[in-house]
Amino acid sequence: MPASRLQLTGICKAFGATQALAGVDFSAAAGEVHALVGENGAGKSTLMNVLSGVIPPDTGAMTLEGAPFRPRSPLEARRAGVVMVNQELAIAPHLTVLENIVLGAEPARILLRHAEARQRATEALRQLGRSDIPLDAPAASLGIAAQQFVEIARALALGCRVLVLDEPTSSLSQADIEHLFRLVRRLRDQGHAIVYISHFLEEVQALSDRYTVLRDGVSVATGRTSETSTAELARLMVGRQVSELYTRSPRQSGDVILEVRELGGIAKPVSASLELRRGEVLGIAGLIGAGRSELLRAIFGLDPVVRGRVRLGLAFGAGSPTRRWAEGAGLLSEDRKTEGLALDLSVVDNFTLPRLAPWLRPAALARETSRWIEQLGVRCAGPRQRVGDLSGGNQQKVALGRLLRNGADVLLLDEPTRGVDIGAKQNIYRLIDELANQGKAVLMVSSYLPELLGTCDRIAVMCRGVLGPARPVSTWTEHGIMLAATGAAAA
Ligand SMILES: Nc1ncnc2c1ncn2[C@@H]1O[C@H](COP(=O)(O)OP(=O)(O)OP(=O)(O)O)[C@@H](O)[C@H]1O
Repeated sequence: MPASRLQLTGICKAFGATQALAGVDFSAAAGEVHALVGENGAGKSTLMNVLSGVIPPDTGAMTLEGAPFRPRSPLEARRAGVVMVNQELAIAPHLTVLENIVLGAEPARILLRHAEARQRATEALRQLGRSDIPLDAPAASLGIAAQQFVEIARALALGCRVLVLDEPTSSLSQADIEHLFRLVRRLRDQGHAIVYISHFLEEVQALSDRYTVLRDGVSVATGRTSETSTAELARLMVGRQVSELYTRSPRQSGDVILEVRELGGIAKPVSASLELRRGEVLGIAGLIGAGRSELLRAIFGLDPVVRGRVRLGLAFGAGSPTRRWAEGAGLLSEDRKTEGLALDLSVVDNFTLPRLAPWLRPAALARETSRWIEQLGVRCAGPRQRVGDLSGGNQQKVALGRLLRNGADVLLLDEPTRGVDIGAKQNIYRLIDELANQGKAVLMVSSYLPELLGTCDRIAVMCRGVLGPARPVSTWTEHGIMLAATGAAAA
């Protein structure tokens, strides 16, 4: 084992009464990809925030290449060579690629005037194997994957020695994921220490050399990935054996409750037709940008419908979200931060506000919310905790719980398990199955094919805004879905 480039020992951090980190030991060596895994709320983001200077630890020690490392700000951490690339990218959209790459280099404004800036940026992109990204293009004109590369290029231009990637694949297409993996391996081979956070244990297996598992703010296990199975990793994270992940009971579907005919939006969808029956889970697969979210949004009345028609229950015609709620439909948005949740309000308020029953006392609402918290495994201090203070995955569980609590008959779920840990995924799949068995209908968009194949009764694939026919799940394979999604095969 090479000597540690980065060493964290006994790190503790509390937020009020919440002990987010209760003694974490972690190390990353030069030339390795070290995966950090754990359930939602286990403390991964908090640990990385400590490492990257966003928050100070309460106790514990950090060293970088043997020297004490105590960054007081992200800038200080970056200058020392520790750079974090988050899910929400920190790209300045109005600046050019070049400006973004040298941003933060000291002194940036002077550097920008020099040919040296171009040289540094060109070299960083070359190191990534992405010399095709034009230096003078505005960052906003690039796709998500290219923006992510620009952010990594910035890290390299800054002389990064430890690169932290937090759930980097959550918004990437399969092709971009493969490209990113190649890049991460390349950086590893160049001697960088890479910390890789992911809920996708398959990714952890494919990419990492070592792993550390956090549970309840404590590092409970570390080891070589090649010597540890995915099932064992899941057991270490959750603290129990995670048996069958997916649930799909045999069931009979009932009447058509949602009918969509040749639906078209402003840009997407181009054309989508489907029938969704009671007691059925219908999955929509497709590449990122294919128009899947836009389809759900158009059905729910969040985006304008330009062509075609929607029938929900007995009601025809375009609807506003308020009307759709009244008709018994609910949408779990892909973007829970801007559309899903009121981050400043408590868990109980988020659960109960959309359909407040004035006759219920606050104590009764809190009790009901506590039951949901338990059922979905939301890790929080209690119903009164502010939702904005929950970890990302736990926020997702609250958004889903709110939809379920409000008794929707037709559930439109956009990436329902994004950012959710494996134990909670299992609970969500069981809930979806129960809902279908109760006669509810679920239309589910997901980029995670095993989940679609494991939970849906039928799957339809969207390609460039056009939805293909829904076919029984038994007739699909991952490969077949990918072919249909890329337009390489007629669905
Ligand atoms: N600013 C904050 N105020 C209060 N509590 C917080 C704050 N930030 C994090 N926490 C709490 O600390 C704990 C650890 O959260 P953290 O975000 O580190 O988890 P995580 O492992 O990154 O989870 P996820 O997989 O969902 O992203 C959680 O219980 C969370 O509610």
